[in-house]
Amino acid sequence: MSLIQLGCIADDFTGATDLANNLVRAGMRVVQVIGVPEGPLAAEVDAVVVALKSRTIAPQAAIDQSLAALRWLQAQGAQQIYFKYCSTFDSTAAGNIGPVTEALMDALGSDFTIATPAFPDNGRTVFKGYLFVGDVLLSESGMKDHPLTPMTDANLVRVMQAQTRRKVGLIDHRTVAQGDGAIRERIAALRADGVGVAVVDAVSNDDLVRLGKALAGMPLVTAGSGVAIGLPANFGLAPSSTASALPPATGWQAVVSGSCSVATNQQVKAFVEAGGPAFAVDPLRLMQGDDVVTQALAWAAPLLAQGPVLVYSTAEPSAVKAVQAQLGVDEAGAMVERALGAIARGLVALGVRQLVVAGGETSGACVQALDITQLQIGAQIDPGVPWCHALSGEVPLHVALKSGNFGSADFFTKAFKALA
Ligand SMILES: Nc1ncnc2c1ncn2[C@@H]1O[C@H](COP(=O)(O)OP(=O)(O)OP(=O)(O)O)[C@@H](O)[C@H]1O
Ligand SMILES: O=C(O)[C@@H](O)C(=O)CO
Repeated sequence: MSLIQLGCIADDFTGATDLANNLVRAGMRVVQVIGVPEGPLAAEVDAVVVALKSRTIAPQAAIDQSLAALRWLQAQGAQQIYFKYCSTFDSTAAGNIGPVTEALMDALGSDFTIATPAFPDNGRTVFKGYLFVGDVLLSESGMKDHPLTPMTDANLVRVMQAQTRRKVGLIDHRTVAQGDGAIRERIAALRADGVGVAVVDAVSNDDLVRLGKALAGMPLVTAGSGVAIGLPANFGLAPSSTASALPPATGWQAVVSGSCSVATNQQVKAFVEAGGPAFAVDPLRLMQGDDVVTQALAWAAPLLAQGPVLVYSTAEPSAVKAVQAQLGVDEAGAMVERALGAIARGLVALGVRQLVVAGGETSGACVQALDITQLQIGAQIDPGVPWCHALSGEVPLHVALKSGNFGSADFFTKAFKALA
């Protein structure tokens, strides 16, 4: 068994492929595993991303799963641990970013780590501790209406401080602009001041590369996927395209979308307006016990030979709120996820071999329903979204797990063109 350099724990499945994508592009050989594997890793790689579905579960469950992932990664020789959360810092009021960070620090015997969701390639920048999504503050972005993790405060020092007992500080843009030496000095000063977690400003990839250098040797890094662009160099690795080759794609094409984020709403709209065949899953019909899964599959079966089909529950915030008022937030989410997972499984049984899934929780449900345990990371379709190759049981499958707010408006057609 070869030893890995970087061991990563991602709190959702799309986030995991996003991170793996940035590591691959920066020169690391990466494998993404779904959940904590039972045995040692067979493949020879530089980094492993353990994909959990821990973003919105109870904090103690998220801690337990993350610690189990940590123990497994340590057993594979990981020299540095990377806790990946969302570039929009998605968390419930109770956590889980703070509690998991704290538990990982305790387990690693580490008294200091950083926190930054900055991902400039996707418009996520942190300035004076405030997170911007595109041109607006996080709290003014579509994230304020997220079905599970509405984000109403853009000040990450405040958000993080509310989730952890450790003192939270800031490494601001002036320090980051001065390079890794200045960042290290600031870290030393913050540590001396009793700060355990520092939010870090970053508004460009250059900032992230400077930050990456300063993080060499830090036992735990917590971040979105952006920081990953600067870490492989610390292990002597350089960007290469060879790490991303996948086997040729076969079979029919489909999209399953349970994301209600702004970008996904636009992508669904663009696909439908371009005449793409689309089936809407109505949560209220699911609640009434209608067999929507069978109906969706019966609808899709005769269409697959003609090109990609879309099955979606994606809806605007007002419609999502109306459903949640009737079902409760958790039950609405879980019920839709179960249905979309079963539809993904049914589509693969019908011969779909190229599957795009939109939404982190939705991807978790679909990947689990398809019994996928490991993903090989391929080329990027749009920033943060690569094609991946997996086995669903014995069936080889190309999957792209699209984070809710990632991808251009034509993503649902562009993705398949990229595989052709
Ligand atoms: N029409 C709907 N009404 C209520 N809830 C819905 C509806 N459609 C989907 N959901 C639920 O909303 C949640 C969407 O979360 P998901 O993580 O899949 O998407 P996202 O948040 O946009 O993606 P990401 O986490 O990658 O940013 C899921 O739990 C899903 O089941
Ligand atoms: O960081 C992001 O925005 C994504 O990888 C993600 O985690 C969405 O769920």
